[in-house]
Amino acid sequence: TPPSTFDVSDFNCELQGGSDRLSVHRQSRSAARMPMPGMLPPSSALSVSADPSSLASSGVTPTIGTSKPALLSFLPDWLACNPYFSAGFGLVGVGALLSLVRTGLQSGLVVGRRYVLTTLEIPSKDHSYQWVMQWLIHRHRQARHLGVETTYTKSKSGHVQTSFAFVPSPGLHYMTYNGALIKVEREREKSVIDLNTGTPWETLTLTTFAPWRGIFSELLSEARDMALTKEEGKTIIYNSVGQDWRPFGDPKRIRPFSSVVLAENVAETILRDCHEFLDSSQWYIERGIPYRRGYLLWGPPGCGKSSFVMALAGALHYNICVLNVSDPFLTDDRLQHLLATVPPRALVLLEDIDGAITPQPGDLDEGEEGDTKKREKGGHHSHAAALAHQFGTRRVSFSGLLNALDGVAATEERIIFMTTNRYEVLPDALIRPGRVDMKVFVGLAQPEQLRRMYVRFFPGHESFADEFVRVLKDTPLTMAELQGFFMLVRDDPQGAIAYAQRIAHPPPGQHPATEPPPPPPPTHTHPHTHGHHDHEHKDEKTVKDQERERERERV
Ligand SMILES: Nc1ncnc2c1ncn2[C@@H]1O[C@H](COP(=O)(O)OP(=O)(O)OP(=O)(O)O)[C@@H](O)[C@H]1O
Repeated sequence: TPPSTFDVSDFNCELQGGSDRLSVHRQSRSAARMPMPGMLPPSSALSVSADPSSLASSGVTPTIGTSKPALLSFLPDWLACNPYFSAGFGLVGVGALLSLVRTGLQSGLVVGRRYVLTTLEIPSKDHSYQWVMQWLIHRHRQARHLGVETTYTKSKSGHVQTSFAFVPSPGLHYMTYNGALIKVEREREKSVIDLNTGTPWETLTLTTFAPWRGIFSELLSEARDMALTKEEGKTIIYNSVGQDWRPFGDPKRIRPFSSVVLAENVAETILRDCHEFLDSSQWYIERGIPYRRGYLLWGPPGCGKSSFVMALAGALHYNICVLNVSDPFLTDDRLQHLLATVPPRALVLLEDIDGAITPQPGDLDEGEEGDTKKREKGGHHSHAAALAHQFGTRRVSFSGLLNALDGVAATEERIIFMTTNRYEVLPDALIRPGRVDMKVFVGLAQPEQLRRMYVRFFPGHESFADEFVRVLKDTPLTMAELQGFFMLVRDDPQGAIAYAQRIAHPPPGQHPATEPPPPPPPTHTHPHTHGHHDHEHKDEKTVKDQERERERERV
């Protein structure tokens, strides 16, 4: 007689053969009993047809958890057949499987990205960063998230000019270029800033599909060409900011070479020498000579030293890196670093080179005997020295300057122009060949320069030039003064001669430079004969005269 209840653990059920047979084995008896509908033979082992309908008709319902899944076959039966345990095991299995799938997908994505996508990373330190940013401003006009970059310039006269450029803001942007889809990601470091400029580090990351990877070269070339076209016909002036060279303002229009009037043949000789130097790199390399050229321009202030270097750079299609050696914040290390990292195709202009010869606090204590006498003459740089002292900086030392000029870290292929108003204080070590290969005196206006300046300002009035030269040839004038003079009389070639007379022979007690200008040259109007029309013309002249008056006052 079958019991009305039996213990589930008494039976071990398993599917056999082609899954159409279920065998049930009796294992043991235990205390826990549960009601069991239907009949089961009390034998220790029996076979039941697995046909569900026959099972149903026989009253046996196969219960999940009562069989030992093949997966759990390594476990003891009592554990494997425990429904709670096997259910938990199932959940863990499903979880593990899902996490496996996820990891698989992730690694698949990484591998996929590697093979399917191409990424270009441009850090803000790289030269092309600014090019690409400018290019983005120009090309990616449909960007929705924008940042603004404002250019603000204030001229000496107080005139303010501003312009706004909208740049893609930090974040994600999508754009198309030549049919390729590009993801642009502009990332800004929150915790790292560039100590030189105080701006955060940034990275531009461009991503596109691998088959379009060639698009990056096209994009970079286009960005570069765009930037260079903007600079074409211009001279970029670099200033030092921290350890870096930074363009100072917008590129400047090239100064015509002929606009700087030096003594006869001086300018042409220097230009020829530069060309020769630039054409003979191989010659230098073959002989193991450092490929550098140094020039020293010396003379009184306002005679055209800096202007000449500017014009020369234009003639050579070079840019200029300007450094003032007297800068109280320029240290030996900075100078050395800056000279070692001069941008390509740039002349270096070291202004007031005598600034490095000026004694500094402690210099004389260090027992540098050599050029002490010459260095003591450097009194007029005491202001810079005081500033340096105040801020605890130590300005460029003489040995620091020599090291930077030709120490081991000095770069190859370099043209350096040095200027000074005080040639006599320069130590011989500084101006020896190798550091200075050509010394040029740029002095006060010579008769020849007076003539050329006159003709430049009054083309077509060459006949007056001789007279002008005769009047002024014995008057010491700097070219800057001469330029100021011509600006005052620019419309009046003859008036210029009359004015020159007054400069050459000033009334007693009056210095030419402080002399008030002569009355404006007579206007060629005849009010009585020209009527109303001329009245307007006269008004025009009056305005012009007023302008000229103002300009004279300014000068
Ligand atoms: N030889 C020149 N020909 C034409 N213009 C000149 C000449 N010399 C000076 N000038 C004019 O005078 C001004 C000052 O010139 P610049 O700064 O080049 O002189 P500098 O000799 O370098 O003076 P400093 O020694 O003070 O630096 C400029 O505006 C420049 O145009």
